[in-house]
Amino acid sequence: MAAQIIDGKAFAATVREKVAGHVARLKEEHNITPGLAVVLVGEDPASQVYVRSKGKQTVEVGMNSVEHKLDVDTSEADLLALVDQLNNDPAIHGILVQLPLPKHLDEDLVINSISPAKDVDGFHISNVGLLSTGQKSMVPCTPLGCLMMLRDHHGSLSGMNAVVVGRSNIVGKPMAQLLLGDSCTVTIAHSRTKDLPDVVRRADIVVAAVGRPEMVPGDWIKEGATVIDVGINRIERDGKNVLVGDVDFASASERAGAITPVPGGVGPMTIACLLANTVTACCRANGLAEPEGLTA
Ligand SMILES: Nc1nc2c(c(=O)[nH]1)N[C@@H](CN(C=O)c1ccc(C(=O)N[C@@H](CCC(=O)O)C(=O)O)cc1)CN2
Repeated sequence: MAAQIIDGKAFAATVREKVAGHVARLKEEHNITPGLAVVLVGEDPASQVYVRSKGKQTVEVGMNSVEHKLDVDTSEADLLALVDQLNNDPAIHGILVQLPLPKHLDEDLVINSISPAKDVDGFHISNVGLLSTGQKSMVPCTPLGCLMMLRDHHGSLSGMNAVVVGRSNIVGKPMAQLLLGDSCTVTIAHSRTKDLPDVVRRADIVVAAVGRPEMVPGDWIKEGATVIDVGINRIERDGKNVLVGDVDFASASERAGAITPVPGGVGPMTIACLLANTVTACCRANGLAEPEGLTA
């Protein structure tokens, strides 16, 4: 039977609606407007699109958006000085530096210069440590979006076998921590994993985040499994540029119970969760109760 499609675009709209409700209440009851600062270095075309979307959606939910667009040859010292200025700006509750950065900039150094309380990407080493020890943290947006969709689809994830294919710091590792936090039995697989097809075939939940177009074919998927495809790969097919995931959607959707499409699956949830994290950061900064249903 064909898999149920998990519609990330529609789900993201419901998350944005909840965020807008919380933002309105913060304004009415506390006279506070959450502020998000996004920093873009260089002119990578995909990053420019994502940053534009982030700014637009931030304003649409009623928050303040500040964009800093810096030259591709901006020095590390100048970037760190901007982050420091934003760290000390009380009107800014969330700071995000769009990745990837140009090669001459040290990504780890820059990310770790963001105040952990304003690190709405959840990439700062303090937030990584807090998440991995099950403490309250800022949670990376893409894995948070995947978790929200999985919880919505299954209710409880307790006891399920989850395989995360990919071990990146921004998706694979935090995704595994979140699934563990929801009492899944978690395997992190990668390009060197032995018998990868068999490992994936044991999974009730497959999260594919390897960055290789259509690497996971349908015959790796257990009948009825839930497949979350994090990949966003631009390829040429039949003379056209198309966007595909890390999973071969056509064959996988014949075996999966449910599957996210690309585009329209995980991608839109990434920005929706960024907005959610900004409201969460703002509430925490002001000692207010955290918005329900928007955190892990
Ligand atoms: N600082 C960060 N940098 C990057 C992150 C991040 O979370 N923080 N993630 C990605 C890029 N990204 C957001 O920044 C992002 C990627 C994709 C989408 C999205 O909605 N994709 C659409 C397709 C859009 C298209 O046509 O290109 C979809 O999947 O439907 C949103 C955000 C790397 N950098």
